[in-house]
Amino acid sequence: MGIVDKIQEIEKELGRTQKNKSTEHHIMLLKARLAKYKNMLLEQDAKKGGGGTGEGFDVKKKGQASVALIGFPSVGKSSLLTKLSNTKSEIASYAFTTLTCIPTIVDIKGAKVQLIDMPGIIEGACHGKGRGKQVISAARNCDMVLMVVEAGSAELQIRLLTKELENMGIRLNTKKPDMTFKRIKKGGIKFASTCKLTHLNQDLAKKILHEYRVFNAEILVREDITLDEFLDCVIGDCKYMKCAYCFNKIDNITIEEVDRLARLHPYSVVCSCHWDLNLDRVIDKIWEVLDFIRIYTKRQGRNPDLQDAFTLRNGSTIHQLCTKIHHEMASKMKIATVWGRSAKHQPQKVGKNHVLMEGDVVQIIVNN
Ligand SMILES: Nc1nc2c(ncn2[C@@H]2O[C@H](COP(=O)(O)OP(=O)(O)OP(=O)(O)O)[C@@H](O)[C@H]2O)c(=O)[nH]1
Ligand SMILES: [K+]
Ligand SMILES: [Mg+2]
Repeated sequence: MGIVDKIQEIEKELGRTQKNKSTEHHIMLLKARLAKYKNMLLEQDAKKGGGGTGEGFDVKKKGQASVALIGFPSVGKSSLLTKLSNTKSEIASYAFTTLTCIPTIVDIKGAKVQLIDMPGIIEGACHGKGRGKQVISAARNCDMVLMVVEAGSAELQIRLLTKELENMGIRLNTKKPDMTFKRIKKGGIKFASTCKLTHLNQDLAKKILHEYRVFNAEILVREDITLDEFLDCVIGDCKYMKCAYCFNKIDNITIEEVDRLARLHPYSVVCSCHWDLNLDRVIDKIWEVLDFIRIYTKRQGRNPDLQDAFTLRNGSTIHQLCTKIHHEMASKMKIATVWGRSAKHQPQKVGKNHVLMEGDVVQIIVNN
């Protein structure tokens, strides 16, 4: 029996098994086994070269961030890219019009952001259907996903696509579970937690790890993680990505439905490429989800340079700004002066660990 068959069999059994107190343990072990086989499948493909990038999928990263447009065929990914940028990506009513990755650069609030149009993916993509695997691998290299779905069947499409991405180790809009997992040479499984755990205990952790043939490891869990999160850490190959949901073709649905979809998720945005409706909001949403801040710099005795901003992730420090300016700047810096929202008084003298905020102006003073 092949790995795919085994996966299907376990999935079937999971579907058959009723969830209750007495089957809880069994379900958890089945899930552990399932994750193991899925991981084996990915490794197998990676060896064959099927999991990596392929012809037309090697996109050179450009700009400060990259956004992967992911969706089923003919939902309007290429239409959207064409509307949002100067790049023309082929548009047609038949599925699989786009067969390679089409990158373009758009200017968002002064930052260069790379949008990548991708071929449509279909159910079973993660098992190698269509070019789904290559598409998802290419998406993994991006900074965020823009999931494009048809407004008429939004929830179903989101559910199916999320599952395809999950099967390829991509976790959307969730943060990395707070636990450490370290393999050691001997000593057995050492399990500790800093809080009350309601899904996991030492005994269960041991059993799961034995499934993976891990007999010696140190585990420290710092939050009440679920079994799935535990497995993600053990497999260790998950990518945690932000995702915005774009509901296209709202010209096909009622205004009540539009209103409902717009509120479905904090990262939702509704639009219509045909009616040119709300397209600027799609750009705003990408910016919001990327969570960037713009920082301006100033030379001594001069006005700040408000034309050219440095784009950094929210929460970045002076140190990170320095490395953006010049590779030696961080080591040369003596002190920095900050004007703006992050400064306690105007201006404030700060060190490298000072956390910046949107719109700050910074002057770096270097050692001579
Ligand atoms: N009604 C309506 N149709 C749209 C809208 N946007 C795109 N379409 C149509 O949907 C069809 C598919 O558009 P594409 O942009 O090729 O879709 P795609 O997602 O890139 O498709 P693939 O590359 O095949 O995966 C075309 O006939 C478009 O004209 C929209 O807002 N409303
Ligand atoms: K199409
Ligand atoms: Mg297309």
